[in-house]
Amino acid sequence: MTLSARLALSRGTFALDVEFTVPAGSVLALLGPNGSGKSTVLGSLAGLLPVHGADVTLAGRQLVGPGVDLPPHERRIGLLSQDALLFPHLSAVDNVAFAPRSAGQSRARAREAALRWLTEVDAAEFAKRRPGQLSGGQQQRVAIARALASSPELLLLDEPFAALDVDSAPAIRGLLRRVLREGPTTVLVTHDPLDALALADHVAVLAGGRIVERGPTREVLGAPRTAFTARIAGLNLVAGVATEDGLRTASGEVITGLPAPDVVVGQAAVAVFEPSAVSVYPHDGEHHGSPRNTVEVTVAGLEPHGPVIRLRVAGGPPWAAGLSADLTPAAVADLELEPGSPVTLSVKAATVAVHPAAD
Ligand SMILES: Nc1ncnc2c1ncn2[C@@H]1O[C@H](COP(=O)(O)OP(=O)(O)OP(=O)(O)O)[C@@H](O)[C@H]1O
Repeated sequence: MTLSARLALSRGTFALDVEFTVPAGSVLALLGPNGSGKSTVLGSLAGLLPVHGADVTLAGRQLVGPGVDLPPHERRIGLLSQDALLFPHLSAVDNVAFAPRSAGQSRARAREAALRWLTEVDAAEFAKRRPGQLSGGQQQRVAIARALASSPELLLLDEPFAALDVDSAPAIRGLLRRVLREGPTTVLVTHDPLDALALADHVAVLAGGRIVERGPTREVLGAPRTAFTARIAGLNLVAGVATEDGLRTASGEVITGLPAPDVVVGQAAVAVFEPSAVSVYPHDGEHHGSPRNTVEVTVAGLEPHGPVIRLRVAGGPPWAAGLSADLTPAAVADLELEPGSPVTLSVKAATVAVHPAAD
């Protein structure tokens, strides 16, 4: 079910011109600033926007090309947006059964398939409720089941967690991660680097209608090459293998943190923390108290970063390369920091989020 797309179109003064391939069964995250064209890409793939000079093939079928422009319902594409957009007058199970019914399945078989999908997304208990009787998170589960019940060859996810509260978003993210493992080829639009890290094999960063960075998710977000990616990724990220309470890096150091519920011990994981969560001490300084990760490094550089000074490190073990810490100008003065100063970095375990890395 490989997706191969070349899209060109204009919307007023905005021009989109992109080309990308999403290998069968994998997830591509589209990142980019507001107005960079992410939704336009999804709309073009779904057949909701006219495109010119475009060529889109999905699983070898031409969706758009010379003389071809399949209507949306013939593209075998599922779309999930930030709002669940369920039919308000239908129960959860009837919402999910709608797609198989439309595809010509009998009422009984469509209902059976719908119940299977509702079970898959842990929503079977809501089967008989209407959307108005469900929370936002529960509605989104039903919407995921509905999108998958249509057996799409391509799934388009448009900010699927944006409308959810902070309590339900991680559970839905975990759920999507699970269903996408065996799921269809997927294009995900998100503003959140954690979504990309948790779900996407590859990312493409859009700016002004063009792809400016692309590659495996961790490579792109771990080593940003544009200001946008550096800002959205504005995070320290250490890759390794999940342990009970954090992860172990390739060179054997242990990073202690707070594993997300879907982290599996022994599998690839990333520890993510803000530069502002990193405290800086002289080598012989005191840094006791709550559980912390500490590492001895050397100051590579100090540069203004908004109201704070961003310290970048050199030296230390391999995983510490490129870490950054934000300090107040007063702290930089008090510690007499300058390039070459030896320092100890300390990161409270409670500020380190450990997430599964994309498979
Ligand atoms: N109906 C329209 N007519 C003309 N221009 C449009 C229309 N819709 C969007 N645009 C323009 O197309 C460009 C890309 O918009 P798009 O919604 O794809 O960006 P986006 O990356 O999804 O942004 P956001 O993150 O804010 O959702 C923008 O410059 C926008 O102004």
